[in-house]
Amino acid sequence: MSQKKFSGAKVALLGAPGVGKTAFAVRYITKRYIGDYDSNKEMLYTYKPREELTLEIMDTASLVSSEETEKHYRWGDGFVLMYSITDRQSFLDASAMKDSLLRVKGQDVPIIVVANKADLASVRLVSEEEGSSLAEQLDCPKYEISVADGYQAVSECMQELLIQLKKDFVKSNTSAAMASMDKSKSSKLFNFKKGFKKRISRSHSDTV
Ligand SMILES: Nc1nc2c(ncn2[C@@H]2O[C@H](COP(=O)(O)OP(=O)(O)OP(=O)(O)O)[C@@H](O)[C@H]2O)c(=O)[nH]1
Repeated sequence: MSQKKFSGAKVALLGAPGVGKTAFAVRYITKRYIGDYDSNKEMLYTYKPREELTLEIMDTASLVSSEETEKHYRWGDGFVLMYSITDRQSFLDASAMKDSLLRVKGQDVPIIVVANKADLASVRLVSEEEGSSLAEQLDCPKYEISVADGYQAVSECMQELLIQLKKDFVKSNTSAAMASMDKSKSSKLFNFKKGFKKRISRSHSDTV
């Protein structure tokens, strides 16, 4: 059975306004941190972390209808669910998104939870435990990071998501290949049975 290669995926960054989605995307792609961006604009980036892999990364606009949010869920293969540790509402929004995302994509969706702005821990409004409990409900890893502080943590988050995306790709590819093998086996069996029946009826008519 020949396996297709994992060569690309669509990643959507989800979260309330101001949690750092744009900063995260720009940090990952350029390694740089730029403090201020046009807020609440949807942006689609294409990025090749290595030669044979192309990622489409959607920095979703935060203030959109639930239909629009569902479109992002359907579009994405994998997700970064972000909140800011200094913004309680952003954590509540992430928890609500978790529920609707699971409804649309199912429990096995490739996802990581990212608690951003760890450099502002002195004004923290969301505890580490609350973040871990959200990740447990999604059965996924949680990272508490500061996009402002450096590239390394952002890169580790994305590496973990890529591992999940690859596993998911291999799993769905394998089941598709198995299904087509089953189909071809059963059609061969069907043809064999048909041929067999013909031969029997021919030899039967030869004897009468
Ligand atoms: N202190 C601190 N500020 C951050 C960090 N990450 C992002 N910010 C700041 O938070 C603000 C919002 O960041 P954005 O990246 O625009 O957030 P967003 O989620 O894209 O927001 P919307 O576009 O409104 O959806 C900006 O002023 C960033 O500079 C961080 O790790 N620490």
